[in-house]
Amino acid sequence: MKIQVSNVTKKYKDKVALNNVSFTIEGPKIVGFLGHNGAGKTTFLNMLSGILPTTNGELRVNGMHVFNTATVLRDICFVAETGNFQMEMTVDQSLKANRYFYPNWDEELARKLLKVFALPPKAKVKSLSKGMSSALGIITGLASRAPITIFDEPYIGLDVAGRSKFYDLLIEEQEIDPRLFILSTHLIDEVSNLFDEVLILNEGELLLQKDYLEWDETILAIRGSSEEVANAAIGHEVIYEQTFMNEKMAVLYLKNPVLNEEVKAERVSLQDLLVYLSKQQKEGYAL
Ligand SMILES: Nc1ncnc2c1ncn2[C@@H]1O[C@H](COP(=O)(O)OP(=O)(O)OP(=O)(O)O)[C@@H](O)[C@H]1O
Repeated sequence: MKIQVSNVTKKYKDKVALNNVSFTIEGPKIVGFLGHNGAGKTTFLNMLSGILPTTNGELRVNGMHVFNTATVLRDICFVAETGNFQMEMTVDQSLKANRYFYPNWDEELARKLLKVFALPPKAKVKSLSKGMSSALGIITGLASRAPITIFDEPYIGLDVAGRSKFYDLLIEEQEIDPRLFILSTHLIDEVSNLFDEVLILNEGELLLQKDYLEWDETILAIRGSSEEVANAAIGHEVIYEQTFMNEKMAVLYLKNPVLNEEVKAERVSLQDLLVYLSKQQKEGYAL
């Protein structure tokens, strides 16, 4: 599956939620779609799942426009943060209805997952707790077997054990039936080792798209005097930099494994990088 986003802008009246964003994602893989509150994640995911049109630009899946294209939309399952279920249905009815939407719907898997998450099949969707509702979303997404499966904050209300089940199931599913999973979440450090690729949005703009598998080897924070840091950074991409008292810190994307100067170097978590990048954008730097 290939998602091509070309110069996409989305406005809600005067509010620009996404500003001229372009990128390509090709799966199967697990993609972390990250950013602070209001970054534009849900807006983009709504456009990707055909719920909202773009204001400008093009959004294509396997070369076809997404909005109003039924053949494309059958390949995309979007599990929304708010839970896009029919509230009057029972859990059982809600799951069964999916077989009409998703050609690869796996009823057997849905039944198995109902037991894993201990969801009562006869309960009305509107009576579910937040955690149970999240579990229903997770079951729907996994059993859809849709080639593009999107989870927007899938585990609000789920406890640690429930979230851990979800991560295990995601890995298991990716082995059995590889697809393009897109995961938008604020619980970054907990889930980051599942990602193959990471995209970071901030205030409607794409700040970073990187292969996460090589993160530990390629993203590094270095510290030292301005001169030492500037020397060490030669030949690499400087993602972020700040000076505090006499010490300079720079986050580098290494273009090769060699630093030009002996400096203190440490690993940068995805969570920390997200904070650095959005701070930098506010201060008006460009990557
Ligand atoms: N229906 C709407 N009408 C007007 N503005 C909106 C609407 N939906 C979203 N916005 C605005 O667009 C921007 C992006 O919102 P969006 O919900 O896409 O962000 P998000 O990254 O998903 O945030 P969060 O992590 O808080 O869910 C925000 O400034 C938000 O206030």
